Amino acid sequence: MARTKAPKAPREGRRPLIAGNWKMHLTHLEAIGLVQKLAFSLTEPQLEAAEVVVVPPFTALRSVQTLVAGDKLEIGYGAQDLAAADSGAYTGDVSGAMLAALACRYVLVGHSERRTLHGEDDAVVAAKVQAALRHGLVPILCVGEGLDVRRAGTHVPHCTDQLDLALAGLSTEQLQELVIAYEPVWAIGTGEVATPDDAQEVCGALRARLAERHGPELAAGVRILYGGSVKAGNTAGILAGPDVDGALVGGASLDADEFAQICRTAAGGS
Ligand SMILES: O=C[C@H](O)COP(=O)(O)O
Repeated sequence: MARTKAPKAPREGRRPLIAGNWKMHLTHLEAIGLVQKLAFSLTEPQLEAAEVVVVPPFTALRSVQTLVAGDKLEIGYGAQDLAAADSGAYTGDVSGAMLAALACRYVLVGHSERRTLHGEDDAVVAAKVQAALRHGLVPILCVGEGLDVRRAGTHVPHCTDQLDLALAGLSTEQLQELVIAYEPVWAIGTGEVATPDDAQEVCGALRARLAERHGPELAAGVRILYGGSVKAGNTAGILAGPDVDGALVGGASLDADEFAQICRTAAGGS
């Protein structure tokens, strides 16, 4: 792919989205510091051009909410997971209603670390997508292949199958705000980033599948992110793909300067 600069204008009206998944890092106090630094580093036009979202651990959500609301920050936030059930005897789980009460807009669903470390299969992921929608949360649905699947060359059907299974039974109406994250598992936390062509290949296939199932209008509006070792230095190349609308950033989102640079690049600056 020859283009290396991210486009200045959002493609087909899709505003780029950069989401920082902090995973199991940072106390609520450290979270406040990071969000403050981030807000200080980004200008208003940048925050308008690209949507910036942080995804802290549950324990920091209330602090982030208070800071964002109190200082009227143009930074969004979401949770890393939610329960499929709405309430009940589910020790350790957090419901969609609880996240909605914290004014979370987004929730990650089906992250590969949930799928592998917590045994979440496609049925659980589908139930969680439905739970998110029931509570007015926007699911960031994660799909992606492991190294074995990539080596076998079946990564595209693998990801489109994950998409189909996660969205089974949902109407086009329910999917208006859906966000998808393509995260090749072999690129997560490894420093091994997919090439821009790799990212575009799968993101394009996911959009084509959405168009097949839910029509071109819905497909054209859904934002599809790439995740896996995204850093300031590789963001422009990754975002050059016409179907790559942003990034789900893990490790690099813990460093305010690095994450701010990723956001600036997505906003079309340098
Ligand atoms: O949710 C984020 C992804 O798992 C990517 O993580 P990473 O940027 O540390 O590779």
